[in-house]
Amino acid sequence: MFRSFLDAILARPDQAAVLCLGVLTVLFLHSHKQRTKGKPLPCPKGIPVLGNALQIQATAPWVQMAKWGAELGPIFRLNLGGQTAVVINDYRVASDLLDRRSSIYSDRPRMIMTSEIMCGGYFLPFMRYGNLWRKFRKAAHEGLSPQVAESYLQVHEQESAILVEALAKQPDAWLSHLYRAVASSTLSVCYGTPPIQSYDDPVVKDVQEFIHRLDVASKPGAYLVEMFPLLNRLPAWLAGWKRFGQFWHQRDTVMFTNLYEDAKRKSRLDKSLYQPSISSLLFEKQELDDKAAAWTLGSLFSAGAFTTAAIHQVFVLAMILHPQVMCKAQAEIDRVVGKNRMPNAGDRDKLPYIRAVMRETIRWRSVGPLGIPHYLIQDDVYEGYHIPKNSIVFFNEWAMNRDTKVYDDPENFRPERFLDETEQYEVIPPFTHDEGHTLFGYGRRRCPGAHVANNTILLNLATILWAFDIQKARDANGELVTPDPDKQVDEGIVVVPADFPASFVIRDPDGFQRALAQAPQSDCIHP
Ligand code: HEM
Repeated sequence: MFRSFLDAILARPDQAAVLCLGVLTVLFLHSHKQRTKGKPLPCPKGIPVLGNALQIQATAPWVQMAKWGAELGPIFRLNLGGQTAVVINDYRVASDLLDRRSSIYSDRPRMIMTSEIMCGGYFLPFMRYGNLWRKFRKAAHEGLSPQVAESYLQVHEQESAILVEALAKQPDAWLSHLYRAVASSTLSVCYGTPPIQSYDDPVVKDVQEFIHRLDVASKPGAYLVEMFPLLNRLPAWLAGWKRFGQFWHQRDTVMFTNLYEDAKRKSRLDKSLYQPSISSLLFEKQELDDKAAAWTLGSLFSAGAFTTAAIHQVFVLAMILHPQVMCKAQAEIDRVVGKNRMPNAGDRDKLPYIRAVMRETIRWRSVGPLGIPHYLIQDDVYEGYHIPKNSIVFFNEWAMNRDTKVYDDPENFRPERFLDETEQYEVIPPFTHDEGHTLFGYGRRRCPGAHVANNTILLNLATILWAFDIQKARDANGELVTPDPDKQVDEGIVVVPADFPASFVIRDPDGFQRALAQAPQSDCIHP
């Protein structure tokens, strides 16, 4: 029978082609129906046309999204004047969609002013999902993989030693010392540079201003062109905002190119200056042209330095407010490391309580409460709900970190929640990438710098606790100042605690001097 069917097809190929086309159309329509069937996600009641657009609070929208989630469920939608935004408040749902269905959830929403004009489409965190992103991402991954991250440990150890020395000399300037240390080690990882001397280093200032410009420009409503993309067709001479964006794109390209060329020149001139870094890998591989290489490194440095530093700031806040946790952490360090040397990378596995303090710091006050939004490129159905193509997808890290199904008493700072009863073994909630949080995001867009960030943070936290008691500082009247943990400054994607004073008191001056004498040396001069 099969034979006669085949003969019939061979005899009339035109009819066979029509038949195949028909079958394919039916299959396509069926799969499309499968993907689009399902009920709409729940949505808070809005107003006609604008939907929920005017209901989104300008400050801390993640808190309001958590409240909506409590009424509507772990995943719901918002109508932002016709644009669908999906909000996920639950680790499991986020992982189901953003990790497991990463092939369709890994785009970014279009950002005309920031991504396309100010960055010329070259800023990796805002890039659309496609070939250019794949090239940049590959380079980032090669320079930041868990194995390669181990080759930067010496840089982190050296920076931790410089940090505590600076804190001992100028404890009042603790915040700029923290930011200097993190900026410096991120610069070394990216460009192979020696430690920078102060947080006022011109390179750091330029990159900080670049990030600030992006933050301001990406605030909702900052540029009408985001709502009315047709405006992008205006010539630059008629659109001041376009000239502004193009001007900064050129300036920032020059800035990132100079950094890249400088690293290239130095490593060629003097091999003794060579340090493992992402730039050295890029020179070796030659897979990216100079502009792409310069922007890849610039993207990595700007995405990594300030986020990592923000976590250190939360840590200082947590230690001031929870001295009993600090004492317990110091007892572990004294047991494992002793008084006469500083902690080093080899101690990481022997410090379960310090690792729990780090996780709890990240969970307790999320520095990236809404992460960077993803964008769905295909209709999807999840647990009976239809999620339309072209939805912007937010994961609400702030809400997930406070989910009472996962964490009891979430407002409390309690590192023990990440340990078993012996306090030797880790207990990590499911769907959190073995981290106990999902601060580094999801799927194919997950932060490529997570391993480097974890190493930097763990070594700095352990070294600071080894060296100092962190305490409340006194104000001008001699009164102890208790910082408010709920006062925060929203800097766009990153949220940091509002400024507060802190006091760093050396625990053991003799041991400190002995350890400093053995620490990896640098000729860094402190501010
Ligand atoms: C504690 C510090 C850090 C935090 C909280 C953080 C957080 C994030 C988050 C939430 C994302 C978006 C993930 C997603 O869309 O699902 C991201 C992306 C990214 N991060 Fe990090 N990050 C940190 C450190 C670093 C470091 C040290 C580097 C590099 C040296 C880095 C480079 C990047 C880059 C290039 C992206 C864009 C990836 C892409 O869009 O494909 N980050 N990061």
